[in-house]
Amino acid sequence: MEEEKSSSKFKRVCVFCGSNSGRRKVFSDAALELGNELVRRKIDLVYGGGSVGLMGLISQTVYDGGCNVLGIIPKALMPFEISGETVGQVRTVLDMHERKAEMAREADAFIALPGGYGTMEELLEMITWSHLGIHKKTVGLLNVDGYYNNLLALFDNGVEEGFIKPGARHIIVSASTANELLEKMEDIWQQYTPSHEHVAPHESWQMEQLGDYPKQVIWLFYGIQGEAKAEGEIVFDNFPILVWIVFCDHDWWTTMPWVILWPNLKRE
Ligand SMILES: CC(C)=CCNc1ncnc2c1ncn2[C@@H]1O[C@H](COP(=O)(O)O)[C@@H](O)[C@H]1O
Repeated sequence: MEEEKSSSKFKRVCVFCGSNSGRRKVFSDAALELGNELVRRKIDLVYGGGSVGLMGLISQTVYDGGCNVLGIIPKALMPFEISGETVGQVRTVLDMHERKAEMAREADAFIALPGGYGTMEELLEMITWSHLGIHKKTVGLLNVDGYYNNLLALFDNGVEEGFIKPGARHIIVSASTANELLEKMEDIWQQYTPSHEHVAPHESWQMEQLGDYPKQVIWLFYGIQGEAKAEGEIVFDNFPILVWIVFCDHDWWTTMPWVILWPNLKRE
């Protein structure tokens, strides 16, 4: 059976939000509203896993609405008492850094709902990565009842004081309702092109993540993996291992620790 296509430009959005629900009902309402808006637009969800706080509300709403939910959770937060039960697919990762990298890889765009340090850190990192050209994905802020007014004012002050380039201030798209935010994000989708005069471009960051594999092989790997992903078919998860074996066959025993390690490093 053919999968129902998303009616949005985004297939999968990563939502960062509080592991608490906040004191006021307006925050839980906003999480439900965003969840319903994603369902209405047939957008799948990537989030931090678990069922605590706003994270639980949005994941349950998207899941109940029939869209896919992918929770990416570090091993240390896996115990039920910490994060509760996760709906949909769960991917375990080694640590918080790997979780963020996975979330960034899996999603076409990011949205932050109200939250605490964790949410703010995730939001700021995605803004920074956009600024540096590590990704080119839209970053949205759901400014529920002015929760983020002070943070936005701080960014404006950063521009005024010469620490943030005026162009970079536009990385972040904000609105007070889910519908308005998604409309805005779709309108400006990929319109913001970070200026790269002084930083390594997107492609260089991808290279760096893959270490010292010869360039042609990395491009081949990305080509194959990209296509496989786009078509929703097999992802060639073990390709780096094959590459490694091919290039080390004169010294094959050095591959053995990797062959043993790789299944443990796999995230699904
Ligand atoms: C030990 C503890 C407080 C556990 C609460 N349980 C949690 N389970 C899963 N992810 C979480 C948890 N706490 C924080 N996070 C991460 O930090 C973000 C929310 O943090 P915060 O509540 O805004 O700051 C989430 O997007 C998630 O990535």
